[in-house]
Amino acid sequence: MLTRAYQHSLNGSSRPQGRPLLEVDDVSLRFGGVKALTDVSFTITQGHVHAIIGPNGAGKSSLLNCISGIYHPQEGQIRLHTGGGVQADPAGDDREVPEGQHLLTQLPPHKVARLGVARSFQNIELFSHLSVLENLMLGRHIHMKHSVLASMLWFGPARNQEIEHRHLVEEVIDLLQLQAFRNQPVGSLAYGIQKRVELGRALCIQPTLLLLDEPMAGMNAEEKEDMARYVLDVHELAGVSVVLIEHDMNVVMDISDRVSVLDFGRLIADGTPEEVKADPAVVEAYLGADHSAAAVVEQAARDQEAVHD
Ligand SMILES: Nc1ncnc2c1ncn2[C@@H]1O[C@H](COP(=O)(O)OP(=O)(O)OP(=O)(O)O)[C@@H](O)[C@H]1O
Repeated sequence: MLTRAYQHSLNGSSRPQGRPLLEVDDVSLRFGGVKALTDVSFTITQGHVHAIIGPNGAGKSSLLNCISGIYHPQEGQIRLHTGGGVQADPAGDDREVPEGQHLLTQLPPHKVARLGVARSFQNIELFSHLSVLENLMLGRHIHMKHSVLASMLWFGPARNQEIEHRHLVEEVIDLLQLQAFRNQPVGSLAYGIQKRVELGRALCIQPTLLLLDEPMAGMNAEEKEDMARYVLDVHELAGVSVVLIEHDMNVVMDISDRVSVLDFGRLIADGTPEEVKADPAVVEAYLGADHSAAAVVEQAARDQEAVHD
């Protein structure tokens, strides 16, 4: 659903909308005696914002770590589907990409990243002394044949490569409205802007799938609203599929196409926001069986506001 023309497609997946993109199949992960995930199965669809929610310690980050290759589950499979559609090319050389399937559960993190599974973390992981532009250019390293250092020094053949990558980075700056901060050191920027730069760096990979681990954690209400809008822009304008871990129920219910709920490492619900809100198992996991689903969402919203007051 592209409503703005970009020269480069920031969406690295050529899968047609609505097709399965990532399948989590009977995944179990243990740390010694701790069962972080037990028999978790669900599917992420191309073109969706898919939220993963659950109380503290439910296994959300562990699941994201399994998808990005940081943890390897003892049982089950995670499969990334690629191709089956047309990949746009800025030079007009669009091409059909054949269907493919990759077993992520056997790959190390750098190989998962090479397949375009991009990840932002709970804590900001940027180079604070480098500018916004430099941090975003570092997000391109996965696609660079020449070293980032050679590109930054404007050295020989690295120059043409740098210009091409610069164009794409400028599109990310435009999409996330980072123009005013382009040359500022990241460490000097407000927290909400730094989180936006982190989102931008993940987008510079041209992700097939974008994994966002609590992108609004620690933000005030206004920053959260901004961030939710940018996540929606990444989804609606750039067409990128997003997996989102978020504690703020209002945000989750507002921007997600689908929600999976974990509790004690088990998947207890999976459906549209409306279906999940009405699911008694979700109500019980959050507050106990005596509460209505609407009360759960309202209580969660009040908890969030209290944290920021
Ligand atoms: N590296 C690890 N070693 C041992 N136990 C771990 C490790 N990572 C996670 N766990 C355990 O696995 C369970 C799930 O943790 P996880 O961080 O995935 O939950 P979460 O839903 O992301 O929680 P939160 O919302 O608090 O971030 C917890 O009991 C946690 O202590």
